[in-house]
Amino acid sequence: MTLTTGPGIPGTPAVEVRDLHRSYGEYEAVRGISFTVARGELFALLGTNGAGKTTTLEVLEGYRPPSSGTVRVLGMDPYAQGTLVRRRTGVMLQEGGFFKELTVGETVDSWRSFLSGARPAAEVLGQVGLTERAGTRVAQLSGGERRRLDLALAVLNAPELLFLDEPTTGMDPEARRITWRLVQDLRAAGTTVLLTTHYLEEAQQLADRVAIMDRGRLAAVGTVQEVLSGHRTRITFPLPPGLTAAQLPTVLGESPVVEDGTVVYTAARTAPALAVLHGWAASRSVELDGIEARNASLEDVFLELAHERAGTR
Ligand SMILES: Nc1ncnc2c1ncn2[C@@H]1O[C@H](COP(=O)(O)OP(=O)(O)OP(=O)(O)O)[C@@H](O)[C@H]1O
Repeated sequence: MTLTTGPGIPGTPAVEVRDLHRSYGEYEAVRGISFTVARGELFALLGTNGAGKTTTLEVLEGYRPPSSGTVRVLGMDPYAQGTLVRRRTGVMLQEGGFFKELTVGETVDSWRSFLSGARPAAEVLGQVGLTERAGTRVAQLSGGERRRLDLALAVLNAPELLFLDEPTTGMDPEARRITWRLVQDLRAAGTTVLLTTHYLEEAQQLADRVAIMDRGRLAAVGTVQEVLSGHRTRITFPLPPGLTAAQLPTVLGESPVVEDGTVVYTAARTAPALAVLHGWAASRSVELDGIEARNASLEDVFLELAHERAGTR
């Protein structure tokens, strides 16, 4: 019997991380993180510079053992069972080690020779939009094209689980779109994808769930919506002429802050807050010109983390 697994369906998760710690000498880069990635899920690991994302990925890829805690990849220990794990996973590192004198086609062919059951070179190059560059030397590729070659090599063995470390760094918007489409196609075909990125829009576009790392710990895990819930909408408008901050109303129990002539309310419930403000303005014949309500974004969550960090320095 074949067991089907996927998000929400019971089965061995593609990735399980339990209380992972990883140190470099005295310095603890990863400080006790836990999360799971379900089969078929696209999971994005986000974080500030030096948060520990690459270290976490390297432990999952079997390049480093945990200092403590456990990780399981497709139910296996990636450090102890590296060969078995690598057969079923694909890895796109931040810096691919290419022979720059080989052409794109020769590079793919040489990698194919190490793999049993590798996909045809033409198929993979077509998938990443590099067909036209097959005869070009790697040294002559742009940074974005090199990333796509990295990606081609990572999917050569038709992996069940794909690790992508900052897959679109250095790509122009067109190349980024090609990569997003490819990642979405792979996911639609059932591949589990764990990626790290600095582009919050990338996570928002692609990921079923995200985890935000900060200084070796997980600050949040969940769908983008879950991560943003609890972060309030910002309602702003220029302070109307002739009014002082003290004359502004409280809205659903919240007093405003006035920053550089802009009134800022943060609201848990947007529509009722706007209704209160408009009612107050109408009763006083005040015009709320330029009023804007903006939902919290992942960027706001990052700014809050940076703010907290500055406060704990
Ligand atoms: N080989 C190493 N030896 C010593 N310290 C290291 C090593 N690799 C990483 N670190 C340190 O561990 C911390 C986490 O690094 P890591 O590369 O995992 O972060 P990251 O979240 O991937 O960062 P970035 O977004 O900048 O790539 C950093 O402070 C880094 O300087």
